[in-house]
Amino acid sequence: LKPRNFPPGPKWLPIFGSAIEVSKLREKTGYLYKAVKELSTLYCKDSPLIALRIGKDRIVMVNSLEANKEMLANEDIDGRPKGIFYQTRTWGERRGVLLTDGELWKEQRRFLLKHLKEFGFGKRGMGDIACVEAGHMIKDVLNIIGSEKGATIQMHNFFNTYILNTLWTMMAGIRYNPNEPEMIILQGLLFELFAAVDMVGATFSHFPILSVIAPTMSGYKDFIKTHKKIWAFLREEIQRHKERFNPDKEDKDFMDVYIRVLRENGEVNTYSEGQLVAMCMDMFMAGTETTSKSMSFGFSYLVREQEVQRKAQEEIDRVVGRDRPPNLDDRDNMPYCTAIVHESVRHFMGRTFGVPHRALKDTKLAGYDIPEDTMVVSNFTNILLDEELYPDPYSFRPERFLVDGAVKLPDHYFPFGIFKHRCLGDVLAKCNIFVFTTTMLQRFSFLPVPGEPLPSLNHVDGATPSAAPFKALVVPRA
Ligand code: HEM
Repeated sequence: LKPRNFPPGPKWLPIFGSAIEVSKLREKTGYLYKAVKELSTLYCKDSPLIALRIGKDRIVMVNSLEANKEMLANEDIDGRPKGIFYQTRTWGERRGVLLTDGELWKEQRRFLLKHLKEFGFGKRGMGDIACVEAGHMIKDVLNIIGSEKGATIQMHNFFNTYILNTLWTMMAGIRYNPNEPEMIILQGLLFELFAAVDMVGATFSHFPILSVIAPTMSGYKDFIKTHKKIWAFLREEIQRHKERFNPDKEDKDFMDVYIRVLRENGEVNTYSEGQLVAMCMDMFMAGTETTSKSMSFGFSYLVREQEVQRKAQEEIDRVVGRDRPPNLDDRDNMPYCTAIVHESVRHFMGRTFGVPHRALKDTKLAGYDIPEDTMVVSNFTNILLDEELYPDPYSFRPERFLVDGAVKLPDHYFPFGIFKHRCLGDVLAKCNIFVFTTTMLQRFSFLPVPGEPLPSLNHVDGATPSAAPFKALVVPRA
C-alpha cells in the first residue's frame, strides 16, 4: 500500500509495483528520463515529486528545482540506498565512498580528500598532471594523422584513458596507454555496465529473487562478471604497492598512504584493505565515465556547431597563442572556453539522475511524507534541460553562462550536487575538461566527416548517458 500522504504517481500493482508501466514508457521513449517525464505529466502535473514502486523499491523522483534544493539540504535524506545492488558491488558489504553513508562514509571521505591533496588534487599539481596527459593525447592524435592532412577518429570514447590517467596518477602513481589490451577490455566492460544499469538499479536489484532464479536475464551474472574483473585489476595494483612499500620512504600516491595506515594501525575503525579496494573502484567509476562522457557530449556538439568551435579557437589564439599549450592558469582569462566546460557538463548531467539518496528516518519533503528507507533521486533533466531555466535547452550555447563577457553561474546550475554528498571530484572534472578541450582545439579542428551524418543528439541511455558513437575529421590547424 502507498504510505499516507506519499507523493503522487502511477498505480502500484502487487509484486511489480509500477515497473510494467515504467518499462513500457521507457521502451516507447527510449530513455528513462523521458519515461519519468511522461509519467509526471500523466500523474502529477503540478507536483514537484513523483513516487514509483519498482519491485521492492519505493522511489521518489524529485522533479522541481526548489524540491531538489530542499532534498539535498535535508540531512534526514543523506543516506545512500541499501540492498543487493549496492552491496554486491563491494562483495556483500557496504564499502567505499560513493554509495555509503554514516560514520564509514564520513571518515573515509575526509581521509580520501585530505590525502589526495598531498598528490595535487584540487591544487596546482592537478593542472600540471592534466597538461602532461593532454600532451600525450596530442602526440597520439598526431601519430594517427601521420603524414596525412587529417584523420577520421572515433570520438565518443576517445578521452577515457587520458581522463583515467589524471586520477590514477594521484591514486596509484601510474598511467596507462590507451592501446593497452587490459585497459581496452576494462573500459569496454565499464561502458557495458553503465549502459545496462541505471541510477536507481537494475532488474535484479528491484526483484532480488531473480538473481537466484534468472541470473542471466536479470543482469546479475554480468554485473558480477564485470565487478570481478575490476576487483582483480585493483587488487593486483594494491598487491604491487604492498610488495614495494618501504616505511622509510616518502609515500608516492594515495595507495601508499592507505597501506601505511593499515601497516601502522591494522584494520581499525572503518579502515580495511577491502575499503581501499572499494574506494579505488568508486573513484574509478565515478571519476572517469562522468568526465569523459561530458567531454564526448561537448565534442559531439563542437563538431555540429562550427561557430562555437571557431569562437573557442579565437579565444585560445588570443590568450595563449600557439607557442605553448594552454594550462589551468589561463582559465581566468578564457571565459568562453570555461563556459564550454559548463555547457558540456550540463548536457551530460541533464540526461540523467543524481546518485540516489535514502531517507534515514521518516521525514518530509515538499509537504509530502517520506518514510524511512525510501530512495530519493534528483531528476537533473528537470533542472538542467528545463526550457525556462535554459532557453532552447538542447542547443549548445556557452553564452548562457556569460554575463558581460565573464562567467556567471546561475544558482540553479549545480550538476555536481550540493551540500554534504556534493561530488568529491568536481574540481578535477572541470580542470580536465578545460585543459583537454583547449589543448585539442589549439592544435586541431574537429569537422563533420564528409558524406556522413552529423553526430546524433540521441544518446545512449544508462546509469550515466553517453553521446551516441560519432566520428570527427580531425585536421591540424594551420
Ligand atoms: C563531469 C563530471 C562529474 C559529474 C557531473 C559528477 C556529478 C556528481 C553528482 C551529481 C554526485 C552526487 C551528489 C549527491 O549525491 O548529492 C556525485 C558524487 C560523487 N562524485 Fe562526482 N561527478 C563528476 C566527476 C567526478 C570525479 C572526477 C570524481 C573523482 C575524482 C567524482 C567522484 C564522486 C564521488 C566519490 C561522489 C560521492 C560523493 C559522496 O557521496 O560523498 N566525480 N558526482
